Amino acid sequence: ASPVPPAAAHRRRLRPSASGREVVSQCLKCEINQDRPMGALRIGHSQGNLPRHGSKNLLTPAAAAISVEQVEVSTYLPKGDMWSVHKFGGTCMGTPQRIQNVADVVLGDSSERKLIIVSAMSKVTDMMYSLVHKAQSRDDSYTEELDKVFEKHMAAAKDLLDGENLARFLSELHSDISNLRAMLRAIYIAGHATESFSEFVVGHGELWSSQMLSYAVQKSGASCSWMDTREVLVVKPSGPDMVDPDYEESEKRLEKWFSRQPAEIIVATGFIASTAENIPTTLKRDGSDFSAAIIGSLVRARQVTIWTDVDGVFSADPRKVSEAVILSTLSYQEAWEMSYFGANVLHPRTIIPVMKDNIPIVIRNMFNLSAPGTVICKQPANEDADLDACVKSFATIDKLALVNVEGTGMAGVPGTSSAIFSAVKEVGANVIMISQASSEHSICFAVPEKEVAAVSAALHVRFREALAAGRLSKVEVIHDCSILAAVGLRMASTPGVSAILFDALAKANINVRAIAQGCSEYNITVVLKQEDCVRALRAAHSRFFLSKTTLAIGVIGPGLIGATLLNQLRDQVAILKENMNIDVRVIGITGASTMLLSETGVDLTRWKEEMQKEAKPADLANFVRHLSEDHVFPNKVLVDCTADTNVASHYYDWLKKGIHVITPNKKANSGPLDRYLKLRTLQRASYTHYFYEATVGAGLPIISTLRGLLETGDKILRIEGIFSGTLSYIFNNFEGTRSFSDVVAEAKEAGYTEPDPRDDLSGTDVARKVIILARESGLRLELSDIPVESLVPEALKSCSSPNEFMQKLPSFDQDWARQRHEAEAAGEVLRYVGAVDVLNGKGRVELQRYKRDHPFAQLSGSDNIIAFTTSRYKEQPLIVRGPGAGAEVTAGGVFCDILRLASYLGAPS
Ligand SMILES: NC(=O)c1ccc[n+]([C@@H]2O[C@H](COP(=O)([O-])OP(=O)(O)OC[C@H]3O[C@@H](n4cnc5c(N)ncnc54)[C@H](O)[C@@H]3O)[C@@H](O)[C@H]2O)c1
Ligand SMILES: N[C@@H](CCO)C(=O)O
Ligand code: NA
Repeated sequence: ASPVPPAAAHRRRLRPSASGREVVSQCLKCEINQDRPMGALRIGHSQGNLPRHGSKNLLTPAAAAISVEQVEVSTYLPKGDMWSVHKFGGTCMGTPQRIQNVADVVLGDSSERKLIIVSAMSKVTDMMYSLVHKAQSRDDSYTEELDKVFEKHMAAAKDLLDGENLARFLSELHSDISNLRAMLRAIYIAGHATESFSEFVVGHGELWSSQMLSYAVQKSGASCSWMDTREVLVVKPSGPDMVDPDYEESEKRLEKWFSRQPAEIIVATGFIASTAENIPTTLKRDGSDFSAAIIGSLVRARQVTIWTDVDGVFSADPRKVSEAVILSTLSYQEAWEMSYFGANVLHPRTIIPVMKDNIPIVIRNMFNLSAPGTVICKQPANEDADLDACVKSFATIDKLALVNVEGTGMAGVPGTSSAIFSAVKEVGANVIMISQASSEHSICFAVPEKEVAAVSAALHVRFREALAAGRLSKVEVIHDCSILAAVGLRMASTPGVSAILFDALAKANINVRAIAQGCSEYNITVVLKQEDCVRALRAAHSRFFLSKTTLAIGVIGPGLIGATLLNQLRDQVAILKENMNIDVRVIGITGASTMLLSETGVDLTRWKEEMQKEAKPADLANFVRHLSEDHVFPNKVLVDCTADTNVASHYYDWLKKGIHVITPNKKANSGPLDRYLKLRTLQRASYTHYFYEATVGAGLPIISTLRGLLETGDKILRIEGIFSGTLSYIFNNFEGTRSFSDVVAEAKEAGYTEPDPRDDLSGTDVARKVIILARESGLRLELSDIPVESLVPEALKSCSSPNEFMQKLPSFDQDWARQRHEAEAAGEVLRYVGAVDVLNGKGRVELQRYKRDHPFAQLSGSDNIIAFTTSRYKEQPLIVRGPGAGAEVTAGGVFCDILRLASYLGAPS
């Protein structure tokens, strides 16, 4: 058995429970609470004339009353997990409807006991301060302003409450207002308000808002009482505009208060408190958060929830970093560090009361109840040991200057830094960071820009002799600096974090002027030029926070396929991010004449409008630079949706720059052989990817099938098929009902043809596909090595535009009708086919006739059919068949390549 602790340390409180049927015993030291049926109470440890640990006592309410003589007598305030504390800020209490929403949230919390702290309705505290200000400066418009305050609350109450509660509230409001009127009148006459007068006045906003809320909660029938925290919270001034809570006295008063009104829900005023002498005062800045934290600690609450109008604490200022994310957890220290850097987190002193009892604070959005918010607690548990997760947030401070004091006379001379900083102190400057190298030849520190002139002057005076004698070589000021700070508790125990940070800064070409890291390692601070600051912030933030499969995409050629792709992306990006952690950002779109550039990603729901509104003259070199010089996104991709040979000629350079290339454009792979080989050699030697599935059979898996066969060691013997969606469509539909030229126009209309339909009819497009597959299979062929039977009449080859060609085509309809007839008479159909004879190293493209029962004769629409005959697929070829042209399927094939890239880069499958 454990030794029994000294008597004095253990006190027990006994009292009949609320129902009167049980007796409750609590050991004040061990905080053991017991609610037990009468007659079988096992009391916690105690000593002296009290029962010892574990001994049985027969207790009745009467016995409990008797034992009051034996133990410390106290009214009973339960403490611990049954309590949940909520604080609602001014915006949450802004309108009657919002106050009702607050009441609903309170009632929706299933905790056994709830303590609700509220701020004044939004703007009211400012109005109250202005009343005091006006009265003491003898501006008698304070009376009208007081009327406005009255009307605002009366209107809100009438909206929210009814019956007796409304009447009660209004009568209290009336009496408060008339008291205030008298007090303000006194201030007006005196032309002066003492601090306690003005504190008394300004605290009324909380009195009214909390009363309204408490009545609104009561409306539902819940047991709820209202607490004026001036009766409970006792504070003492601890500095200008600062107070310290007196926990012991406050706890006593809270217990006393509770014994009188032990409701399950208590709605209390935030912000206000009183001194030990019972003079009303306030908790000053961020007072209501502080109230909630103090009360949370007094009742040892399970949790304190601070309700506000943001989803939680961001990883960086979202106005500067659009990729900033809401942090799910933060340690107390991290929250501290971040609030120092002006992040909109809790005031550090708010954290102190709850920290000692490890009570978590949760920041939640009243206007987005589905957001889980940010939990601020001890060391957040169950975080993976991911290096990147060590840094919780980034913050910056602008408008700083760096002061550098340098000279050999500093090394090994005690007192130099003391002399420097006492000079700084004399001019009242605030030192924001300090850094000194261990050689001691220089010491540098950052101060606000507006204070640096005075600091520099003071240092020159202080070190005049040392400077003259050369012991100090200079006191130098570097203007226009900023601080970038990385905050994270686990940086301390994780090697490599600073390496990642500095690597990100180096890649963004940012020069670091000074560095500081405290031994606590909660924070790494770097000083840089202010002009680099946002870029540095974004580069560092993205390095730690962006998914590794974030793709920054530049789309070239928003024509039929490009536009369709952009629309498919628009509909799918959110889903990809949610389900696969793939973050796709289109950061540029360029057509032939204009281009649109974006830092963070074009809004794909309105890319066309943006393209019209924001676009600049197109310039491919600048477009590519925009992508390659971005330092935020880890992966860059150019998607070429043109049919342009010139665009295709740049792939080599882009891949060399580390930009991945994805395209449905056949020009690169079917262009000059030496260029093609050079491109593929580069690609194979690098980790930059080049995908072009849509160049053959559009979205059909032709290239990937062929690769799969080759890479697993199969031998390709022959590839043959119908490779042109356009020509497939034309011959599938040229059945004697419409003229040849009409069917061609239909194919163009349906989006199957190349921008110039002659590329299809001439067989060139099919020849390109044959070449692409031949080269993929290892043949070294040029386009000119492929004999092609052109369907473009000799006379139309010289037409200057696709339109002219389409206009003249009907004059050849007769010829086509005759050919079709002849085939039909023989029980055959016309089909335009391409073939790669791998064994003999040859390819061909020609118009052929097939029997009606041949698989090639069975196609419909724009179907392609491709048959691979290989050593493994010898008896029966492997056949891929389906629509091989058209906007949706082609763009889908390009999209597929984008996702293939993401999975190569490590996206989950
Ligand atoms: N249509 C299909 O079914 C299909 C199937 C597979 C592959 N493809 C290929 O897709 C590509 C696009 O075809 P499309 O039908 O969308 O053509 P399109 O003419 O509708 O679109 C091409 C776009 O690229 C733009 N462009 C041309 N040169 C440019 C340059 N240098 N810089 C920037 N923009 C430029 C044009 O202005 C146009 O907007 C072609 O290479 C084609 O072979 C199309
Ligand atoms: N014009 C091409 C588009 C697909 O590359 C065709 O008809 O097949
Ligand atoms: Na394909």
